Amino acid sequence: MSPGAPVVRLRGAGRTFGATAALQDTDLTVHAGERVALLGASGAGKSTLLSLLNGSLRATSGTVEVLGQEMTGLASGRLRALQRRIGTVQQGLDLIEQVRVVHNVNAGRLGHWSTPRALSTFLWPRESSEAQRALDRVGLDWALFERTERLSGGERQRVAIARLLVQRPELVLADEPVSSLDPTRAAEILRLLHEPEEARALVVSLHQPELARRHCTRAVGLRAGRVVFDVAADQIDESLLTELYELT
Ligand SMILES: Nc1ncnc2c1ncn2[C@@H]1O[C@H](COP(=O)(O)OP(=O)(O)OP(=O)(O)O)[C@@H](O)[C@H]1O
Repeated sequence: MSPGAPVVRLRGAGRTFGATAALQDTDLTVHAGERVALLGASGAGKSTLLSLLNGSLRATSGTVEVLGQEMTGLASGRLRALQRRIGTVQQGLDLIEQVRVVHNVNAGRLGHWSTPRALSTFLWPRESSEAQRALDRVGLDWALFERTERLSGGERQRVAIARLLVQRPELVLADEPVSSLDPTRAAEILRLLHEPEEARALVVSLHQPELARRHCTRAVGLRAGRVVFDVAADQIDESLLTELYELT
């Protein structure tokens, strides 16, 4: 996508779970090259918004357009094709614990490979050079053939980022991707999530406003399922944060 093109366009989007309105009447446009931080207290609707954007949840009202396609009502084959262009780092990471790291990293390419190639790679990981390069970039150059379950929480988080790097997505969605990392590693990972040469857009939920200020271009504050501010990241100030996080 060329820089400046809309990657995400939500119009009046909402999602309910029974009587709970997790997200309400949300308008949001994100352009290629933007790095948008989602801020808000626990339960504010950040994960719900990210799930609408990657198609793992459907909106119950309004429209959700991603990479030029309206997601609501998209047939499952077309949705899967669109999801190959979207890289997601979930809070739970979605790694297979019992296999070696190389398999988890290569999972980022599975949507692009034929079934025989994917299966043969799983049985014998010949396709390891790209996985190795991705691991080098996240500081896990030693981990290619380690068993995933032996890694620490922070190391597993970096494996999930390496999987994203081999996928080469046009839109990156990350749900608290640096929650178990030390500050230096967190800064490195946030930099990796927005490789500038690929003009990709990033939407990332963060619990540390300081990281949003430093690594994002824009900050969207959510409170009780509604957008309460949408500002340039360097405009985040104490009064906005107090409004966002104060207990009701
Ligand atoms: N599958 C679900 N079923 C029922 N309620 C849900 C479901 N998913 C989210 N909710 C509710 O929707 C609201 C928003 O949740 P969401 O997970 O989007 O918040 P969040 O801002 O990501 O929180 P956190 O920072 O704790 O991850 C909460 O009240 C939550 O309980």
